[in-house]
Amino acid sequence: MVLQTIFRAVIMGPPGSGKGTVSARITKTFGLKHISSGDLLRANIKAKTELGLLMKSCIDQGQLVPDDVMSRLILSDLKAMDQTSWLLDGFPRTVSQAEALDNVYRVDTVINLDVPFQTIKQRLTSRWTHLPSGRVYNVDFNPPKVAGLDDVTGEPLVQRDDDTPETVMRRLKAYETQTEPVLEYYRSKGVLEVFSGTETNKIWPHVQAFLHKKLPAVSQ
Ligand SMILES: Nc1nc2c(ncn2[C@@H]2O[C@H](COP(=O)(O)OP(=O)(O)O)[C@@H](O)[C@H]2O)c(=O)[nH]1
Ligand SMILES: Nc1ncnc2c1ncn2[C@@H]1O[C@H](COP(=O)(O)OP(=O)(O)O)[C@@H](O)[C@H]1O
Repeated sequence: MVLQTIFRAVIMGPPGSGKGTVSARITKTFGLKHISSGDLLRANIKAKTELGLLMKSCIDQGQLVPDDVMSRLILSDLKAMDQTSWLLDGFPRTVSQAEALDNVYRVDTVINLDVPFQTIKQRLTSRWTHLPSGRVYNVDFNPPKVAGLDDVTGEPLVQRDDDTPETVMRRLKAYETQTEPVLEYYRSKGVLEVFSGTETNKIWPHVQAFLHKKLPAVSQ
């Protein structure tokens, strides 16, 4: 698979809308590099970096980490990928972050997964995550081959500290007040593409067809 032009995309949607799940499919099908802000933060927490330790309480309380911290973290990662096509997942989450990104890169397309909150609440409390890779499973939707273990590495899966019902509610609130305005920001720039539904397997074919049109240079 060869990407002939640099393509820069963002995937948005409320917590639990399937961004990680759809990103894995996009990465596999289109070869974009997946950069997840949540995975980056959790890697910092696991490695007990100064930043990770400072941010953990914010994340566990379902609040967004400060814009300057987040923008610096992501933009420094992107710097090393100047000639790489990427898919940003979880960033930007505020208008200020979107502006910081805009100052450095032109975003070609923004995929928004529009999934109702009611659907999401059930999903997150039954999400199991392989922290080192960010792979996600779900008791009902995509259970691991062996209960409690990652399919690829056989390492243990965990439930995220912020996937408790109370914290999920706080994250949804933060999404409504801080992240929804980012959709308007991208809509006004003409790059927003909305995919509505309640099941990833029904949304995915539409995302795939859309990206096939957007990425004519991809040969498979
Ligand atoms: N029941 C159900 N669960 C899903 C579906 N799509 C994703 N999930 C699960 O829902 C949870 C949240 O998905 P994830 O991709 O992590 O969402 P993100 O928070 O937006 O990155 C995970 O446990 C997924 O395995 C779906 O269509 N149905
Ligand atoms: N761009 C961001 N800005 C601020 N905080 C962020 C950002 N990305 C991730 N976080 C923090 O990490 C947490 C987990 O993010 P993420 O893994 O993307 O979860 P989900 O998609 O399930 O909401 C967020 O609730 C927030 O505290």
